[in-house]
Amino acid sequence: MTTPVIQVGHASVGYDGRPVLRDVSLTVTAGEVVAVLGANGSGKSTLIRAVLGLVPLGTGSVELFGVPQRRFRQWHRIGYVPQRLGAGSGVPATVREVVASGRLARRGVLRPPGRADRAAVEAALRAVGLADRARDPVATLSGGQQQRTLIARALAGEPELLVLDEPTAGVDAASQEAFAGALHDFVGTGGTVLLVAHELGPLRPLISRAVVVHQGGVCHDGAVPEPAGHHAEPDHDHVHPHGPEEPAGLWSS
Ligand SMILES: Nc1ncnc2c1ncn2[C@@H]1O[C@H](COP(=O)(O)OP(=O)(O)OP(=O)(O)O)[C@@H](O)[C@H]1O
Repeated sequence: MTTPVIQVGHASVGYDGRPVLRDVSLTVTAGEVVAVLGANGSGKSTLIRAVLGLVPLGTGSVELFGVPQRRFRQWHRIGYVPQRLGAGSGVPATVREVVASGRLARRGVLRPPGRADRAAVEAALRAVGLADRARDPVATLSGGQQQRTLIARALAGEPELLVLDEPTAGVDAASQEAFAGALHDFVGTGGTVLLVAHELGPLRPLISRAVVVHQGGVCHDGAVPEPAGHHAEPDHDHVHPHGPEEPAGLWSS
């Protein structure tokens, strides 16, 4: 069996002594696109922050590419787009500069960018449909385009694993489609994705597995549940392929 890209074992995480995640286990293997779903405040962001070591584990373990997280050093293998980071707010940088900063972990700060760095930046800009905006200050872009800039920044590092926290939240339809296309290409080259989402929208066909977090635990790990509202549709036939635990409606805000 190949080594999992992410392996979380019986993890518990809390803030200021208040438990948020309890006994969470999760395995993500190479090439999977796993969506973490759940209601507001259920602990989705906390789960991916724990995977990345941004919040400490209370108990349990996390391994990345088969290496215990505390000994993991190859962070260039992972691209991370945090939730609602305003890429442009007050930052005079151009789109290309922000995307190019995604190469730093790979090339090191002291070495000037080479041909491979420039090619990776241009490829990432094209992947998210922003090649024609490369010279523009990020602050002049729409929220969706700013979010795409951050995704391009993560792609520019040529990661093997992309971790995205609500990449399409509040993002216009064109940007959602552009992002879905970029993700499709990334997965086509063997990439692995862990993303938090409320609404899957155009991402839905790309998702290979859904993990639903409810009250700090994983209550579903398998097929993507139908969106809330589906049950109300007149042609809904009440066949539940995911079994009685189907968490309908839990992941809709
Ligand atoms: N840095 C923090 N310090 C203290 N409490 C926090 C912190 N971050 C999150 N929390 C709390 O932990 C709980 C889970 O938050 P988390 O952001 O993981 O949920 P989420 O499922 O991602 O929610 P949302 O969909 O609203 O982003 C919430 O009650 C939140 O208020």
